[in-house]
Amino acid sequence: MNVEIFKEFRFESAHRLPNTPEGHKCRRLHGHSFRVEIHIEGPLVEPEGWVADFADITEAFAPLHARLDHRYLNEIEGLENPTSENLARWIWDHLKPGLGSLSHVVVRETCTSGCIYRGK
Ligand SMILES: Nc1nc2c(c(=O)[nH]1)N=C([C@H](O)[C@H](O)COP(=O)(O)OP(=O)(O)OP(=O)(O)O)CN2
Ligand SMILES: [Zn+2]
Repeated sequence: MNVEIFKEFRFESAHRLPNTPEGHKCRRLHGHSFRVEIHIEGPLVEPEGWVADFADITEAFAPLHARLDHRYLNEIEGLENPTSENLARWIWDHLKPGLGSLSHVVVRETCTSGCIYRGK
C-alpha cells in the first residue's frame, strides 16, 4: 500500500516576469510569501508506521530553501523567468536526484494562485 505525505515550506522572495507584455503588472519587481509543498509517495515502513520521517523532507529541501529565501529569484541560475511553473520545475529538478520518492511539487505564489508539477 502506497501512501503520500507532504511537508510545507515558506519563503519570502522578490521576482519579476520579464517575458510578460509591456505594462503587465508582473513585469514590475514585486514580492511574494511563497509556499511550497513537497510530496513524497511510498509504502509504509514498519515498525515506524510512516513513509519517511517528515524531517527527511526538511533536510532535503533545506539547501534549496537557503537559495530561495529572501532572494531576487531572477538572479538564480535556471530561474531567470521565475513563474510558478518554472519554480516548481526547478525545485523538482534539484530535489528528485536525492529524493527518489518525490511525487509532486506544489508552489503557491499567492493565496489564490499556484502550480502543481509532477515531473516530466
Ligand atoms: N501561469 C502563471 N500566471 C501568472 C504567474 C505565474 O507564475 N504563472 N505569475 C503572475 C505574477 O507573479 C503575480 O504576482 C501573481 O498573479 P495573480 O494571481 O494574478 O496575482 P494577484 O494576487 O494580483 O491576483 P488577483 O487577481 O488579485 O487574485 C501572474 N500570472
Ligand atoms: Zn509574482
